[in-house]
Amino acid sequence: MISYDDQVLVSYSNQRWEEAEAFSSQFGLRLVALEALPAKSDRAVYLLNFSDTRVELVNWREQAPGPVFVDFVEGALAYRREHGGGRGEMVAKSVGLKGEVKCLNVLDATAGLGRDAYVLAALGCHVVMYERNPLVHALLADGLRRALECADAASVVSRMTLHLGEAFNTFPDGIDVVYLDPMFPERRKSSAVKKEMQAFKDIVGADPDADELLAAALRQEVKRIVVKRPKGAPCLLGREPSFTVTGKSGRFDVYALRKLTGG
Ligand SMILES: C[S@@+](CC[C@H](N)C(=O)[O-])C[C@H]1O[C@@H](n2cnc3c(N)ncnc32)[C@H](O)[C@@H]1O
Repeated sequence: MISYDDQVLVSYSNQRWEEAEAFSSQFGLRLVALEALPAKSDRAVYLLNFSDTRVELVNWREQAPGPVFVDFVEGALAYRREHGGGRGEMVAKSVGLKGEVKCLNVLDATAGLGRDAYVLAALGCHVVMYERNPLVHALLADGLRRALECADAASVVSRMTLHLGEAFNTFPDGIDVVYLDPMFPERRKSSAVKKEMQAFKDIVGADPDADELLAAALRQEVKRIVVKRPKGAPCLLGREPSFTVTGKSGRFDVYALRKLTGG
């Protein structure tokens, strides 16, 4: 993992100085104008760049891969919204979207870049998301903000609410399903997710407290808990799920605790 003291810089275009300045002072990060970046001999590795159009995470050491940013309007997620597998998607099956169960209240306690949450919201779920890493939170918050400017994506993100912080400090009322997708050290890379995965490994690390997250979820009065795991990874807490939905690269461990009745 990188050091936040000297390996992450916050940069900005002139128009976004105020936001970048507020972010850097809130989290104690170095702030630099894009035109005034330090020499490459500096220890900086990543830039969280507030450009005119988006917030992006740039690996400043390596020219490729390109920046990481959240895009709900074009690209893979927009395609998935329009042509995806709908309720046949593994994540949808795992949370229990089938038959009369159409609209669930989901707590995504490990929001990341919001891909899974977006798929669920596109299928009608209301998703409350928690993300504790401030850089990841900034990327996702910016993606949600931009999505509000596109009618198709706006109708989906209006069902998504994002909070910065630990998921279980305040547990929201009325949650049907808790969804967990913690980082896993051995997680395999596919070329499509490679740059995000590398950046996540560097800036987030391995979520070593994932067992505690499942333990906290099990103490809540929820109907179902779903844990996304890579192929071959042990179950969290060593606890066998009620059933598993398995795909090519990973699986969803489903703890079915009470009957689902979402409208
Ligand atoms: C593998 S990523 C999740 C990817 C996400 N499912 C997606 O579709 O983009 C895991 C994320 O969960 C966050 N996280 C892990 N434990 C958390 C906790 N207890 N509270 C809030 N966020 C947490 C990490 O900071 C990381 O960004």
